[in-house]
Amino acid sequence: MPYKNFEEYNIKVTDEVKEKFSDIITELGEDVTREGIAKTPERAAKAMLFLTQGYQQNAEEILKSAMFKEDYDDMVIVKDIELYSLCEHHMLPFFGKAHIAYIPDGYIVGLSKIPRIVDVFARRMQVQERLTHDILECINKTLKPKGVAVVIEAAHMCMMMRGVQKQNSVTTTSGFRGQFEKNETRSEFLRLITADLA
Ligand SMILES: Nc1nc2c(ncn2[C@@H]2O[C@H](COP(=O)(O)OP(=O)(O)OP(=O)(O)O)[C@@H](O)[C@H]2O)c(=O)[nH]1
Ligand SMILES: [Zn+2]
Repeated sequence: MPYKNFEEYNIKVTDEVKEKFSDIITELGEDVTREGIAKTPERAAKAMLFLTQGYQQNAEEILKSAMFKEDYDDMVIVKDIELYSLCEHHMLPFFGKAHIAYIPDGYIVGLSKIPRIVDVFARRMQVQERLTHDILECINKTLKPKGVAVVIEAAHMCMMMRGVQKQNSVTTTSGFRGQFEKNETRSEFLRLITADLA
């Protein structure tokens, strides 16, 4: 539930989550009064609030805050955007890279806003598929470009540290709207994100 006042949210929720972490750590068999651990419930609460701060942020507003009229109608690509999210099934991290492109239709967006909205949607409990679509739909709805494409490659700690214990598998998800639904445009995007241009 988004709070109107972020400071108020921060203090109240950190306090509540801290108490719950204290119980969890005790249940798991640790002595929560031990010197090295005494402040851990508070640290863990602050870390979890940081990792889920996307619930308090509005990606559409972030994009709208830096849209500029411009007659550029070729592809704009921001690739290799690192992301860290939490899988909604185990609350363990999944992390990797997002590659995002759009074809403007009268408006371009401030470049930094693209990684910013990746973070807004990544800093929540997610599945990689929904994260991909959240980013795609937000850009499509807000910027109304001629086309938008999102590819995410990620490794899931819940498949590495536990469960199936596969260390090298990478999951790729993608979404394409508008002109990227055409084979030629999609292929150019995929070629450019795999090309070593730097
Ligand atoms: N589709 C999808 N699945 C995910 C994602 N993150 C984690 N999962 C999967 O969610 C599934 C949850 O399955 P369950 O059988 O309910 O949970 P589990 O018993 O812990 O499963 P294992 O991980 O196979 O041990 C697992 O297959 C995870 O690999 C994601 O981003 N997308
Ligand atoms: Zn998981």
